[in-house]
Amino acid sequence: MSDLLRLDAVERHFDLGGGLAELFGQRRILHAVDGVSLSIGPGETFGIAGESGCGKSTLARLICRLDRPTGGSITFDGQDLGKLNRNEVRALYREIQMVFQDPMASLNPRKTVGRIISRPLRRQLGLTGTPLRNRVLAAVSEVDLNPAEDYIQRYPHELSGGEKQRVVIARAVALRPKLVVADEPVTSLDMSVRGKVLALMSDLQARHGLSYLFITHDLRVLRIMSSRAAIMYLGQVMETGPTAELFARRYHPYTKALFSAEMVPDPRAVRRTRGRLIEGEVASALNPKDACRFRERCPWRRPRCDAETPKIDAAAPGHGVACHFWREIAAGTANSTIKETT
Ligand SMILES: Nc1ncnc2c1ncn2[C@@H]1O[C@H](COP(=O)(O)OP(=O)(O)OP(=O)(O)O)[C@@H](O)[C@H]1O
Repeated sequence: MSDLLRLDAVERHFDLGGGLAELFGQRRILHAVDGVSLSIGPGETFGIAGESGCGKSTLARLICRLDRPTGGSITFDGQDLGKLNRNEVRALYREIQMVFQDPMASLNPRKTVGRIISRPLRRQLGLTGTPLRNRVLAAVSEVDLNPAEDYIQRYPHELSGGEKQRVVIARAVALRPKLVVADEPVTSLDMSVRGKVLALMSDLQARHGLSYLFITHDLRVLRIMSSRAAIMYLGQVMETGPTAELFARRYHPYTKALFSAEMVPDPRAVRRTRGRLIEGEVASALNPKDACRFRERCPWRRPRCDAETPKIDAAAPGHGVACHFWREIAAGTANSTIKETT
């Protein structure tokens, strides 16, 4: 299967200036995304999970060309996104669409649902008149907002949270894109409607052969929605592979810690629990040294972890684990007493 989307060693470093450190000739560079490689095939859902601040949204913005990487390359359907001109970027939005966490922030409060959904169809496909109206009605009906004639006349404030997110999804899917980047698409919704919106997204995928890049901090959602996934920590992929295998094996110590905090119904409780389960302070992605990002919280820390960043090729198929100790285990050279704790 050829890749629809491919990221090779993608970086997004933010230059935060020097502050006081500039007096000593230092600048503060935040490595929000650092050497991320991954690939997504047609019709596939690839999940990305990790704690707040690990770089998930920055990665989403890079893929949607809302921001530019400071290193590496992103290829979509054979095109290098870094080399597109303005017209090509515009055309790209026929193929890549986004669904963000907060539907209210994505919808213009002064426009009706009909106008919101018709805009990209007009601008991108040049539809007008009856064909446009029919396409808008079909898009609204497809996300189960019926009767569609009624919904197209409503304003966002007249809709529930779940209905608003359905409108966002209808607008994204109406163009029949190849890839939808969904950044925490159900996080802001009531528990009672989350499952229905996720089911809708799965239906739309089956119907139209969409690929999803699905970003979530909720591991239950990750498990339901994605066939392959990557676990990120401080801008880097720690572990990647088929989602079922990630859940079953949890090789990386960070994956183990993160997953052991799962299945807590209240997401705020997940955060609290996680805070206790993963010992130590979250390190910083500010001017990081060449070393494992997780080392300060890792029960397996060894000298090599302080001297070299463990790397994986997350774009390669199969299971990848960015951990020096894991490599030793796989090679059969790990200290046996520590091995028993894995
Ligand atoms: N424009 C920016 N300028 C400076 N730093 C930024 C910028 N955008 C993001 N960052 C930083 O990059 C890091 C990653 O942020 P990002 O929003 O991608 O994380 P996230 O995993 O999506 O977190 P959350 O789940 O809370 O949204 C954070 O430390 C954030 O403060």
